Amino acid sequence: MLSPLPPALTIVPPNRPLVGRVSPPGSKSITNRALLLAALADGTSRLTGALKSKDTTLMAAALRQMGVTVDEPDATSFTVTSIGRLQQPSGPLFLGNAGTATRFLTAAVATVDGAVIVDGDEEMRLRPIGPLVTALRSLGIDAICPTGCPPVTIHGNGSFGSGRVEIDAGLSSQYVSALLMAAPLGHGAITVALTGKDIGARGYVDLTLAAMRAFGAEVEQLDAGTWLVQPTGYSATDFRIEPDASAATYLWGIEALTGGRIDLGVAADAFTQPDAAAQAVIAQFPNMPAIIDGSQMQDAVPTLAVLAASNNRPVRFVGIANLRVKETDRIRAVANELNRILPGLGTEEGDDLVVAADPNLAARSRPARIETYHDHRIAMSFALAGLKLSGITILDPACTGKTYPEYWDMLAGLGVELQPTT
Ligand SMILES: O=C(O)C1=C[C@@H](OP(=O)(O)O)[C@@H](O)[C@H](O)C1
Ligand SMILES: C=C(OP(=O)(O)O)C(=O)O
Repeated sequence: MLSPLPPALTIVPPNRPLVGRVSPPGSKSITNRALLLAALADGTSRLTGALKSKDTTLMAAALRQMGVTVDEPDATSFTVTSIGRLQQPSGPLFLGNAGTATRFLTAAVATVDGAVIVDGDEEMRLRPIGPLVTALRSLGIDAICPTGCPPVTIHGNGSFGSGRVEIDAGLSSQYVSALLMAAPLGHGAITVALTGKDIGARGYVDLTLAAMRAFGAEVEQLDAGTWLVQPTGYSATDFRIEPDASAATYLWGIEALTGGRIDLGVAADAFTQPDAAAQAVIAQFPNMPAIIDGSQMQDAVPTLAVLAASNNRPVRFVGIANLRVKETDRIRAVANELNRILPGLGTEEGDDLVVAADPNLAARSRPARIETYHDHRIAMSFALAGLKLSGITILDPACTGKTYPEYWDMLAGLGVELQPTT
């Protein structure tokens, strides 16, 4: 166990196929949905297979601040007991850089009777939430965010309103999920309708619908961009959370890069999360396609981009504009860090990322200290580069704790030597 993690870790290329059994942690997306829905349900819900990480810990802490009992009977379970409503917290909710927790709670706290401040860290204060706040205001909810980003102050009156709410989800599908999950607490039926045509990865809305239905909601998709939600509230239930598909992309990446074999205990087509689609692309390595549309598997793009650096042909990533408003500007971050490995390897072209592949990269790459920008996915994806290239050092390895606290233990467990450095 690498604890505490040093300021930096240098990865020693194993020069052999990595083989083993690794269960990815529980899904961040589904855990944070289930925690919220359990908190909005009257009674006790048992969540198993859950992720315990920074993002889910922040969500659980915020729910506790609002009177919900969240127990942790073991390393992968939460037991949530609620009266079916959130109560006014005594201070602001601090949600770090957890996009799901911040967006989902911004809508859900509109059902609190009283004022709630939703805030996050420095990076979260740069991630747009204006469209969601505008949508809440159109439902008659008093919500303000002077900068268009957190903090948001919401003065709820105990209900979520009724009628039709329109949302531009071009920057984040999480706005839609947030409105949908709060909608069963309305005093009448609520129609949620998309205004723009873009919505990031639609698969996340499907995850939301599935979780809502599991907790007893009645929600109907009227067309590609309209959903009708009945004011049923939620019922407590026992809920099993599947493993995290975005975390799985690193395991599939390890297999592809080292020619190894990792038993994840779950088949790629058994996942319901959008990033599972990356497996079919990774399986083509080193002959990945020249153009990869990342729009429906956004969190997998850093993984795919690091693999692309050793592909047989250059790869252009398209459909990824909203990677600029994730934990960091991931288009810029990936290009910058690829260029540390070999100048010219990553280029931003508008909102596309072009990776100039080099199948002989190992012979030409430079030792590089990879800046991770407090972004777990930059750290985890560039660690894959270190399996093939000499002298890759990942700065601030602890940032993987956002969604995958055991990431480095997992690599060490597969036999990868990690050298602590400063
Ligand atoms: O709904 C979700 O669980 C998520 C939606 C995606 O974000 P956007 O909708 O902001 O693109 C994804 O990047 C994030 O990691 C999780
Ligand atoms: C974008 C991500 O997270 P979030 O939006 O939930 O902060 C992610 O996990 O890659």
